[in-house]
Amino acid sequence: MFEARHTMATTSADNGIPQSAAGGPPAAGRGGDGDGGGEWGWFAPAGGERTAEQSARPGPDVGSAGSAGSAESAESAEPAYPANPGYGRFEPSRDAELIRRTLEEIEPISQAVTSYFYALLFLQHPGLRELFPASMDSQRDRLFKALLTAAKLVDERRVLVEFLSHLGRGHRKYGTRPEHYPAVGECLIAALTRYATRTWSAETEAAWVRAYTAISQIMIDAAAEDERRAPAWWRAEVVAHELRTPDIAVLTLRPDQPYPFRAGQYTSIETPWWPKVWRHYSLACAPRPDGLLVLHVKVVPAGWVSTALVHRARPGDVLRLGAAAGSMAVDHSSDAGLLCLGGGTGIAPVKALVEEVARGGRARSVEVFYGARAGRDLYDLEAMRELDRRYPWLTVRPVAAEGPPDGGGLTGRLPDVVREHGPWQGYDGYLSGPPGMVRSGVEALVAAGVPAHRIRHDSLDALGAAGASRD
Ligand SMILES: NC(=O)C1=CN([C@@H]2O[C@H](COP(=O)(O)OP(=O)(O)OC[C@H]3O[C@@H](n4cnc5c(N)ncnc54)[C@H](O)[C@@H]3O)[C@@H](O)[C@H]2O)C=CC1
Repeated sequence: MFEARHTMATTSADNGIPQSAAGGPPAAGRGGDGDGGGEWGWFAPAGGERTAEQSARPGPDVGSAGSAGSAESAESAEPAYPANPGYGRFEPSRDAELIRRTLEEIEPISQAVTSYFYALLFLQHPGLRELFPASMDSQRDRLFKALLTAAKLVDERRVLVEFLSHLGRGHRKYGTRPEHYPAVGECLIAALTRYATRTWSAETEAAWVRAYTAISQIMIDAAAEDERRAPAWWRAEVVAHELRTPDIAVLTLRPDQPYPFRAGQYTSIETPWWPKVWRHYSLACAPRPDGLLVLHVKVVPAGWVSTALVHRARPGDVLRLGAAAGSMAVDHSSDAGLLCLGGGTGIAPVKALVEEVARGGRARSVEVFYGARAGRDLYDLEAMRELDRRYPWLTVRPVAAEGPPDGGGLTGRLPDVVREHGPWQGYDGYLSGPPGMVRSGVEALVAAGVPAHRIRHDSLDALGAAGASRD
């Protein structure tokens, strides 16, 4: 039914998924380590967003970093869907309608559909099981989310291609090969045939086959193109590990080969203790001459990877890194000041942005609001204050919800405090932190005069829907 081709397609140069700063669909930026927001794999073994339900029960934590789509996505040409000789060209509007009907029908029974899909996949293709982590807990729901996302986007070619290209590149670290896609497609169709009995028809099946063929081809092409210029993963040795609070550690890593990224992006990490379980973490530094990388990791309750990184990892341990992603990067085409909100460990990518501006040599005003619940939770405040003293263009304001931090600062919730210090016309907004903070922070910035299209953050979709935690 499905064939895997190896062709090159036009792909975006951006690693992130475009998603609007105002929280729209991946049309303007996404965030979410989420490995995704992170990554919403069709059959991605790990990483990716975690549902609220998953967050509430013991299981792997999910990094949140989806990179938010910024308005900076650099795609110029409209990529075309690949033609499929067997089923004709994908017909977005009609096919989208049929696909949406199927999705509506299976939404209430998505758990059953997902379970059936995986049972069939591993029964018919046992060799694929080894691509997945031992526990499939974190995998549940992710397929359905990916389906929903792709289905919602079938009429938006540019966004869909960008989303899927990112997904295809991200799947390289899982060991996904082109020949795996037809197996997944066949089991997907089999699961839909079984459960979407009310809406299923020959026409609907043909629409799904066309859609899946197009989707998988875009992912395969993006992976093939990426393979020519980057490894599927990097090994990185922990060279320093500093416990800053009982549940937050700062790790310094040395990759085994140059690791390309931009300040504000995130990486995905697999530890030796939880094979095939990948989580997203924002990088807390700009690219450095010595090639070292810095991460800030906070333990997520019952989070496997975050607990291992904070309480188990030691210098000498070797982690695996996926490619950097995310588009919460400094917009160098703008002369505007940077207004940065970093909540909790969300200060990590903000610090990276400050370092990049410092190295850029072009003085731009940078205003950082660094928030936490209590002053003692501002684990990186001394370092941020040191940057404030060094750079005249930088102002760092510590903010604690429960009372002013030691050494001076502001009291309140981060978005409220920032709004009170406005107006902020003439600034670009950069936000990083818990989904609720990002959401109300965007509202506060817009109310304080920052145009919505000048605001960047990781995907609200991913951060919110997934209850994502980057840590
Ligand atoms: N790129 C990104 O967006 C990144 C996001 N994160 C996320 O940041 C979070 C950090 O967690 P913690 O350190 O425990 O932060 P936290 O829960 O201590 O909150 C940090 C700040 O956000 C504010 N805040 C929290 N919830 C809010 C809400 N609903 N509305 C308005 N303000 C709110 C708090 O007042 C505080 O100032 C994690 O969820 C992590 O996944 C971490 C790194 C990067």
